[in-house]
Amino acid sequence: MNPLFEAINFVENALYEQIISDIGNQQYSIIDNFFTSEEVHILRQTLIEKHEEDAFKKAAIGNRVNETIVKSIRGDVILWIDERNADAKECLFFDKINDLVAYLNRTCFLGILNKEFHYALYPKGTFYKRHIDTFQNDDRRKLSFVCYLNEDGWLPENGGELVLYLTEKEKEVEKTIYPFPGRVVIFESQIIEHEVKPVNKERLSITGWLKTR
Ligand SMILES: O=C(O)CCC(=O)C(=O)O
Ligand SMILES: [Fe+2]
Repeated sequence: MNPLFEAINFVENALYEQIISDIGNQQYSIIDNFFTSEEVHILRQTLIEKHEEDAFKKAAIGNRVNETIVKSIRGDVILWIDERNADAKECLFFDKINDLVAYLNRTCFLGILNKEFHYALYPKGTFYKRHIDTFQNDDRRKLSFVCYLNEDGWLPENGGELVLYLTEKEKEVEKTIYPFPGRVVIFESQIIEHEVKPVNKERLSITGWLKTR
C-alpha cells in the first residue's frame, strides 16, 4: 500500500481506483455488477411499483425551471428520488453511491457536494436523441451516472444501447454500451455527448448526476 494512504488510515478500493483511472484516461467508466442481481431485483421492483402508482411523469427536457416535454427528443418517463424520504430499498442504492462519492471526494478533490437521481422507464419504441447532460443555465453536473435495472438475460436485440460519442485522435468514435442489469456507466457530464437508441423492450434504469453544489 502507498505509505501516504497508510499514514491517513485510508483503505484503497480497487474498484473505485479503476473507475477513477478510467475516467481520467477516457472520460467514462463501465462497471459490470456494481449492483448484485439481488440488488437489481429489489430496485427494479421498487421502480415497477412506483410506476404502477403512476408517480412517473413524462420526462422533461431542460431543468425544473425550464421544463418542456418533447417526445421527438426523448420518450422515457421518470421519477425523481428524494434521498431524504428514501425507503429501505432506496437506501441500499444511496449507501453505495455515498460510499463512492466519499471516496471520490477524498482522492480526487472533485468537490461533489450534491447529487440528484431519477428512475427512468423507456417504453418500447422510445429513445433519447444525442445530447449532453448539462444545461445552458446550470453547469453543476460533473459526472453522469446510469445504472441498469433490466431483467437478467437482456439481449442486444432489445435495443436501448447507450452510445457515447468520443473523440480519439481528433476523430469521432462511437462507444456502444448495452444496458445489462447491474451495469453502471459513469461519464463526464460536460464533455460526453451520448444517446439512447430506440428500445424494442421496456428498459429500466436509475440515472443521476454528481454535482458540485
Ligand atoms: O439511460 C441511459 O443509458 C442514458 C440516459 C441519459 O442520457 C439521460 O437521462 O440523460
Ligand atoms: Fe444523458
